[in-house]
Amino acid sequence: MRPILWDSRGLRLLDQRLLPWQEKYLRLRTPQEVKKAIKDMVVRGAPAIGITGAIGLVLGAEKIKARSKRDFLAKFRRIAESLKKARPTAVNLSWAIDRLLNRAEDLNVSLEEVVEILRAEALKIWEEDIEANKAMGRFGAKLIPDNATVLTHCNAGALATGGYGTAIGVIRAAYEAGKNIKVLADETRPWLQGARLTAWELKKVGVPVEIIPDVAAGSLMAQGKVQAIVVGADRIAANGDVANKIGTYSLAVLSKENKIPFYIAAPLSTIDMATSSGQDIPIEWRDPKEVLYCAKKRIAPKGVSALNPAFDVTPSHYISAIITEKGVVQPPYTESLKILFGV
Ligand SMILES: CSC[C@H]1O[C@H](OP(=O)(O)O)[C@H](O)[C@@H]1O
Repeated sequence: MRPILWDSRGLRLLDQRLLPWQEKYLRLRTPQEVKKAIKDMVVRGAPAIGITGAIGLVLGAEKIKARSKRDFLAKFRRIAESLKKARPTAVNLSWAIDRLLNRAEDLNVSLEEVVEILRAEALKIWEEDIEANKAMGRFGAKLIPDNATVLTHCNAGALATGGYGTAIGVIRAAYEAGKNIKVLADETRPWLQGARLTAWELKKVGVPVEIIPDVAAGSLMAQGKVQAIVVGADRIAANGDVANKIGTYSLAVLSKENKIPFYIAAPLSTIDMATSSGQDIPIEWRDPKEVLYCAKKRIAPKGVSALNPAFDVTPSHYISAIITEKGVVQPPYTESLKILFGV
């Protein structure tokens, strides 16, 4: 399951809007096409859009005609700032783009060399993400009890990352370690990442999975049918508050009520120490049509609109632990994240 392909044939993205019905790759040639693909959720998931944004920036750098390094950097920065605007909540997009911006600015090399170095940096971001996913899997799998039913929300799998998964990476690692687990996947209205993407991924790797309506999660927890919850993240603030797919906050409150451990799995590239708390995380509001239509059919009466916040914020006191590639981070998060980042 590779959401992103980048080779001599250029950049191709698995069009996640068509899954599970059709596996089709779209070819993209310019940063403008990449920005639109991220905004339209051809590719989605915090690390995956960070990696794709970085590649889009390299595609732009390859086409810059510059009279000098200064001229190159001015044009490069404009492309970078435009790409950052594709989607506001996942910090990985700006993190990856800033990493290439910083790399370009600290280089005293020829223009030909700088593009090659940026290409290598984008690949490094991608490779690091896959390694981080697998490390998170190793650490997180230890938290999943044998014979557990694990609930997850949205899709934080190979399709949302460099190619293995954060929350789904923990689930895969627990399964591959021989634990007899099964998964309940929230369908995750309105975009249905759980029903369409998580179920598709877990079926492919053989992990037993059942889809549930988002609204069924609470009563299943109350009936003792869930032993752990693991979800991804789009941005983690310095105090441990977490922005993730809409519906995560409700799950977190219900997990506390039912005394079920609630884990976040996310790489360090999703932790934003410059954002002090969840109230400062920008939340993306998407087109109400995503709520009003399902499978291209209008499900609501004409003249009735909808609200479509794509993310919500879970306060850190609902979070049992944050699983990262450097280990499992325990509360109090303000202190433990400072230690993790050495600040
Ligand atoms: C591993 S990050 C996955 C994260 O991104 C998803 O949002 P979207 O599908 O809108 O990009 C969701 O919040 C997942 O937890």
